[in-house]
Amino acid sequence: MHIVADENIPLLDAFCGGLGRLTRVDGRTLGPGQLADADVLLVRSVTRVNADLLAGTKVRFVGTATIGTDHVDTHWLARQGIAFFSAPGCNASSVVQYVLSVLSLFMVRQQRSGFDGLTVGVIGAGNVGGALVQRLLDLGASVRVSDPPRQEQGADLPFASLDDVLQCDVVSLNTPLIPEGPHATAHLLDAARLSRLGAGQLLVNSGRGPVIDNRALLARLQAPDAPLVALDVWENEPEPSAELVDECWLATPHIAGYSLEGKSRGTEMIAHALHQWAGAEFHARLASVLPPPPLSELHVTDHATPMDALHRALMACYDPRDDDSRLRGAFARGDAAGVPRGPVFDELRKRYPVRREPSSLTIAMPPDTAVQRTLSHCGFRVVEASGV
Ligand SMILES: NC(=O)c1ccc[n+]([C@@H]2O[C@H](COP(=O)([O-])OP(=O)(O)OC[C@H]3O[C@@H](n4cnc5c(N)ncnc54)[C@H](O)[C@@H]3O)[C@@H](O)[C@H]2O)c1
Ligand SMILES: O=C(O)[C@H](O)[C@H](O)COP(=O)(O)O
Repeated sequence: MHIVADENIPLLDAFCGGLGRLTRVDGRTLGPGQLADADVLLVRSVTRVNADLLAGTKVRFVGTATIGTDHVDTHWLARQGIAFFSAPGCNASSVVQYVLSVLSLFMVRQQRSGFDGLTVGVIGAGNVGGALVQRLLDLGASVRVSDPPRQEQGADLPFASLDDVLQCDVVSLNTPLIPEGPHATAHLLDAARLSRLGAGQLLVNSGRGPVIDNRALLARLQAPDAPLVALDVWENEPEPSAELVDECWLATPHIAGYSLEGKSRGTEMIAHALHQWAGAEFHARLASVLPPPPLSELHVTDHATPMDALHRALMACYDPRDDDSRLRGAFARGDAAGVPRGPVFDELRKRYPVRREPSSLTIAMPPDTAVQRTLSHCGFRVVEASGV
């Protein structure tokens, strides 16, 4: 079996080494010529998988090690009888970690001492948004959800109209990109909806860039009383609008799902599906393949409030300002050297530093149920240690 795979899929040798010949390619520039004798194609989100890429090849299995599938023409694959697998939920906890870290920075900026009275609107409550809603409810925030498909299915969530959700202190977008149909999300936040957001609010997009009309967002951010905006995903990736990057509070290069666990889980899920499809036994397990976390212990003193402790723990694990500075610094250096922004954006993603999820951080602290509860709600492991 000849497997052609994006070079940015981690741990593929560990998971698929025994299945056949493995050829690694640049997923962004992959063309049909590189698939001439491929049986299997494994991608991430930067490869458009459609008739233009696959017609005339003998590829029979396509896997994407990502949650999003908007880069894949699944209808065409189905019509050709080509098996297709994605990795639902693989990096959901990483995206939740990103949103909670952004939210925590916002709360510090607003000098809020806790979640009481904070309203958070979540648009799209699937694997990512659903987990985010649960965390926020556990933390004591007031949550409103817009997810018409799940509402129609009768899910038990605090549903509200999109207009009500847009009035929340914080609005988090976690929908797929759906170009058309009754629940289309392309430009869901258009100029009219963006005009309802104002000063004191925070808008976070870690779903897909085109869910917000980026030109309309830029115009909104250049007008008075603009909200704060944190964008991880952009229209026209890998070349987001330079002006929009400048206007954003936090700008990151589509890395919300880039924890080591999240990316590796994506590989494990498609490798598992590929083994099943090929009738081969699957032995590798993520826990045995991942290195032990470099970050092991944080000490919380008995003076810390739950909010202080949570902020420290979140920042120790993942601080989005680091990714924001890396993006702005790399763009500035690239602009000065005449390097186009697309390769700079892709390079930041390719060379992304190792980032671990909250479950990898053990927090040693004196007995304090309120602080412990808060940290545990966010996935941290808490151990009691006297005299910290
Ligand atoms: N930034 C990143 O690194 C990153 C990482 C992972 C996923 N994502 C993106 O986040 C998206 C969501 O991930 P997920 O795991 O929660 O997906 P999911 O499929 O589990 O959930 C998506 C939810 O969106 C809802 N939805 C669909 N149309 C809607 C609409 N018009 N309005 C409101 N809600 C709507 C669905 O009903 C569903 O509950 C992915 O499709 C992907 O595009 C981004
Ligand atoms: O959909 C997803 O899973 C994420 O957007 C994913 O993290 C994208 O990363 P990429 O495939 O572009 O490396």
